[in-house]
Amino acid sequence: MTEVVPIPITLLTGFLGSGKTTVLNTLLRHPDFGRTAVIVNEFGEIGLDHELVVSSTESMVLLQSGCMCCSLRGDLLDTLIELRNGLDCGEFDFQRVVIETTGLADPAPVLHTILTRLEVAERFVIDGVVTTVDAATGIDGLTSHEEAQRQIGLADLILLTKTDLPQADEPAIRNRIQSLNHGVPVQPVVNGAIDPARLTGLGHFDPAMKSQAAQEWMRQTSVEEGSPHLQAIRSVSWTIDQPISGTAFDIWMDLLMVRRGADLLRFKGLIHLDDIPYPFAVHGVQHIFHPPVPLHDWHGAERRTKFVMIVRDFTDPELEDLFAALNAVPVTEHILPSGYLSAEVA
Ligand SMILES: Nc1nc2c(ncn2[C@@H]2O[C@H](COP(=O)(O)OP(=O)(O)OP(=O)(O)O)[C@@H](O)[C@H]2O)c(=O)[nH]1
Repeated sequence: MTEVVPIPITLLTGFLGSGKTTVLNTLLRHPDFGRTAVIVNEFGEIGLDHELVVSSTESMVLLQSGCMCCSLRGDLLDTLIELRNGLDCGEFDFQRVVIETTGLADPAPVLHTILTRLEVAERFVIDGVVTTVDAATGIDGLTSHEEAQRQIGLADLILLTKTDLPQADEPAIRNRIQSLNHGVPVQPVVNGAIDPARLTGLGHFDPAMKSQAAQEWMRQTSVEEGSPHLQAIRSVSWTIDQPISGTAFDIWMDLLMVRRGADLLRFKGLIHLDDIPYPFAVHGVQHIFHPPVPLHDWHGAERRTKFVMIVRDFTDPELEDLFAALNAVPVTEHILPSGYLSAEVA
């Protein structure tokens, strides 16, 4: 009888905007990381990650919406069973699985599902929890969000991202990481540049090797359905049917940052401008907005601008006003070379 080798699962987690998809895209482009099944979980009503994850032909990307660690835990189980069945009957061919959680996910219930559900545990094994930590947004986010602490506390490997940015305070963030998960290896990664070999063979995830606090999170998870997220945090998804003006978007973005930058936990958008045939991927993480990325290879006929924001303590009227303000700014020429999107356009 041939022995069935368990399929390694890498759980890729990390707080909002910390660089998970950037790392994943590097991995999927690498020949050593072929034949990978990727499960991407998105927080937000309109999915954008499938447009931003660049998969190789050998890999397959499956998407789940909602939050994996609470209501849709059953979906993760179903997806893994579907993968197992597909592999057994020859419909699918893959040799590893990567699960990218949302930035707000508590990894404990996800790990619990994989470790304890027999249908999954007999065919899959967790080959490590890899957590991206943003060195530039500072330690405030880590202090105020328990999910971020759990992501670090349960990690087998930390990828310290954005150390290239001037806001990065590497020593402070390293200290904080060690206080949450003593001895965890920390690997700096700039713009996802990492050797895939660093992420594989991390050894089976073993809760007993983690801190007392981490073991307690895993224990709590076995009796409850994960920790509920703060009610004050929610995601807002907007779609604008016609392409928008880069200048208008710049002005709107400036206003938003000045007024509520600290509570804009994440901004992720696919922005179509009125005189550019391809869209831009725009990422913001709290007070840091990354340079827009032109998607020159865009083939879609779709010209709708879509974005998702994860916000804290925004009221409904405030959100309505914001949306109205974006729509109200007249379409103008792209004449502001110093602006955010306009600079890219110029
Ligand atoms: N300067 C710099 N930017 C980075 C680095 N890593 C990621 N980014 C940028 O950070 C932004 C967010 O990166 P993503 O990979 O989408 O982050 P994420 O963790 O997948 O985001 P969510 O899934 O929405 O939580 C993007 O604009 C990336 O280009 C880095 O090391 N340096």
